[in-house]
Amino acid sequence: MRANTTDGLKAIVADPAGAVIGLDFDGTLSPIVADPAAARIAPGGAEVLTRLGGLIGSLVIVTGRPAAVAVEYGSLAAVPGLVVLGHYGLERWEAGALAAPPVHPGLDEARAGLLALVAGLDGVRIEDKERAVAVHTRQASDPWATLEALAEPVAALAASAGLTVEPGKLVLELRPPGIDKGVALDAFLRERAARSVLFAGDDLGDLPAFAAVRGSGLPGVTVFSGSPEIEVEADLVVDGPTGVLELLSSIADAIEKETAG
Ligand SMILES: O=P(O)(O)OC[C@H]1O[C@H](O[C@H]2O[C@H](CO)[C@@H](O)[C@H](O)[C@H]2O)[C@H](O)[C@@H](O)[C@@H]1O
Repeated sequence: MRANTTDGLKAIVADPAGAVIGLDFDGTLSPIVADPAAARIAPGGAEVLTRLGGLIGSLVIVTGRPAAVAVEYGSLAAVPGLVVLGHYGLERWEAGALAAPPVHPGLDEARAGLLALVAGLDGVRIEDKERAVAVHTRQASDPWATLEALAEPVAALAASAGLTVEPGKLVLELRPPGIDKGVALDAFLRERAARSVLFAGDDLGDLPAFAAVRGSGLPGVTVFSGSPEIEVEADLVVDGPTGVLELLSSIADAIEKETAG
């Protein structure tokens, strides 16, 4: 284990009240599945987060999903103290209340343009998230070639609509600019006056959050929820959502042991 991993985990366990644990949703808490609407938290996930939420200062999910969707698919409504930052930080869900800015004016153009682009493309799916719109190629006969073929026209559409392209696992998303998971996590660390941080993610959209952990100056750990689809540099690599939940359980065990001892 790298030195900063050990230091970060030790700091979380020694001072759980000052800890922020940040988690991505898809691919980190929820296994990747073909249909985005069928994604659900891995078995036992809500229980692990409920336990951890009662032990640490701040538990936050930072996701590309709408916050309410992550709460629903994760069965997370009762997790103590949980904050969910949806749409890469545009939205904030906390204690059942959602705060969100108005919908970006470019979304209508993006939605119509994407529908026209993918008309007739077999297996290509549009996910309309109200504040963003995504095109998925996972169910196409050649998912990677289809993704590559869409990259340029999707970038042109985003530029015309005043949106940014967020690439991910067999997905291109058009969303409002000016925020990412790094900006969102950095602001959250400041808000909570964090004294340590861990962030776990699995995709390109999580890289700014990993950079925020490294740039925070805090004892911190980046965790890659590993999968064969992409490689991401992180302090710790675990085996997908099951590995993430095992890690979180082991942190909860260590905190309880420390508190009891
Ligand atoms: O920030 P996240 O919580 O990781 O969300 C990123 C995107 O995840 C979803 O797409 C991914 O998961 C799907 C379900 O497993 C999978 O079918 C797809 O191929 C993946 O890219 C979600 O559908 C997007 O809206 C999120 O932005």
